[in-house]
Amino acid sequence: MWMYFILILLLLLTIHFLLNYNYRARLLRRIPGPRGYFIVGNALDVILSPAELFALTRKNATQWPNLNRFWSFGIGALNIYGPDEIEAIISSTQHITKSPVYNFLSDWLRDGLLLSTGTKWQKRRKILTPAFHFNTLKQFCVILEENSQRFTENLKDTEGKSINVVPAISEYTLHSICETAMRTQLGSETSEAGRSYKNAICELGNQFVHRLARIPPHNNFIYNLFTLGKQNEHLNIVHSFTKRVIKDRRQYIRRNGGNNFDDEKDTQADEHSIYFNKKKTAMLDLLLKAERDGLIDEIGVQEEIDTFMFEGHDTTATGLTYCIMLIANHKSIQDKIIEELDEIFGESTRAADIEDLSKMRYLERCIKESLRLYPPVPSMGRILSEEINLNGYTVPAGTYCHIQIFDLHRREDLFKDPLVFDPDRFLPHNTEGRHPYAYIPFSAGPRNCIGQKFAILEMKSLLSAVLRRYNLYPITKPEDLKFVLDLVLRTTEPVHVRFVKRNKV
Ligand code: HEM
Repeated sequence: MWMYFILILLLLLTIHFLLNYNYRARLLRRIPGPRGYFIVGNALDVILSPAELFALTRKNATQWPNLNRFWSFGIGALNIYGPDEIEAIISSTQHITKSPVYNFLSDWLRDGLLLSTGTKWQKRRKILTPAFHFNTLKQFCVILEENSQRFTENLKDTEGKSINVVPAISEYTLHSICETAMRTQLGSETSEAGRSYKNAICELGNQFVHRLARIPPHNNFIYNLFTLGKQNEHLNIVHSFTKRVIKDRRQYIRRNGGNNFDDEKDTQADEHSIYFNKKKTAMLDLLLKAERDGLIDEIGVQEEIDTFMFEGHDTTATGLTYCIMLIANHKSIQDKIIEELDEIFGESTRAADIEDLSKMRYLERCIKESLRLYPPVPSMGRILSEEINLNGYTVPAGTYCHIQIFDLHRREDLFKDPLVFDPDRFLPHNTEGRHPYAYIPFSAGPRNCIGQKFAILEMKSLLSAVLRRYNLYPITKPEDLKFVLDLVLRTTEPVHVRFVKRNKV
């Protein structure tokens, strides 16, 4: 009996020693962080609800300066919120591989721009960069304005009442990215496929959140068993839709002589096709041209369209939600935005064009300040490809580095009175001397957000369309918000605002 006990004890001690005293573990344990336990290290610390996990990450960021460490079963992870430490990682072309947290998305987005790495990522980035050049954005602006006008039309039905802005805004951004990336209208009377696609995207998003917060369904195979293949069902809908859109477009180009990527004759496209073109399509055509030139294959085209549909809608919807909530809660700031809009448009009700949007300097500062306080992507992850030195500590290769944008943006030493919503922080003279990595809502360095100009344009388009017609009144207050751990910054409760028609319109 005693013999067994001693043997088991020896076995446990050996496991503990092997897991927690190897070269990597010794290096990582020098970095400050929560105390680890016998064998399991910090594993028990994270068995929490998504809201508790979010709160714990914030608490740890106030306890240890610049970075803290998590260690468990051979996995080393750092939470990093010091601007120098962040710069060392994201400005480098070495550490461009994403952390394994992103693997939940791999069945859907595969090797699209967000998840790919190495030369594949470099090639794709080169192909897609022109999709966000000024002339392309100018075309997108027309589509965004049409959608923004539709959004304000729909507000009529709920005028004066408290509404949860999250679903309405998500619908707006999903339609906008779909119409700009694929020139495909979702949910129109003729497009049953479009409606199913939209629902499947929402379901995949929900499932992602579900998996992120729970340990057992992390493995794709096990998760599918648990959910009786529900995820695969949604993936099939999404992939068949994007496949069909691409096929239709390819056929259209072939019918028109094989070289009509940017041809304005698109107006004659078959209206019964799910690829319903009125104007040229920059992003998809760009990819098909690259395919013709042998730079990307058929699967690659689809991976990118799937990636842009995902990255391009939830992020901007989140940014818009908090910005609307903040503007509703700050009457004097709202009045200043309206003054700027009145100066640009006077009594006119015409749609804004790209020049109008570029004149909205104060609105842009409000958006930037809102993205500081509520960064839609609150954290992002890399895996170190080689050993580096951070804050005087040697960090071994293979460590997951989670850049905590949320904590960085709320550092008192970088932003005085960090919880105050003050758009003037972004006046040129107030940004002088600020650390270049103090403000990174769109990340920075080689893997920064490719869609950031599009995002700002979209946010300006919707906010200006709304504020030209409505005054916003607060229901949800900043202090009511309780966040959860997720890919984008979500709250436990809906975000409510009241829209009341302005007298002049
Ligand atoms: C307010 C809105 C947005 C915010 C805050 C945002 C933020 C970010 C951040 C922080 C990253 C880096 C992620 C990481 O390294 O893991 C990123 C990457 C990316 N974003 Fe955005 N994004 C926004 C809108 C958009 C839009 C509208 C698009 C597409 C039209 C887009 C497409 C992408 C893509 C494809 C990447 C991956 C880039 C690469 O790795 O080369 N994003 N975004």
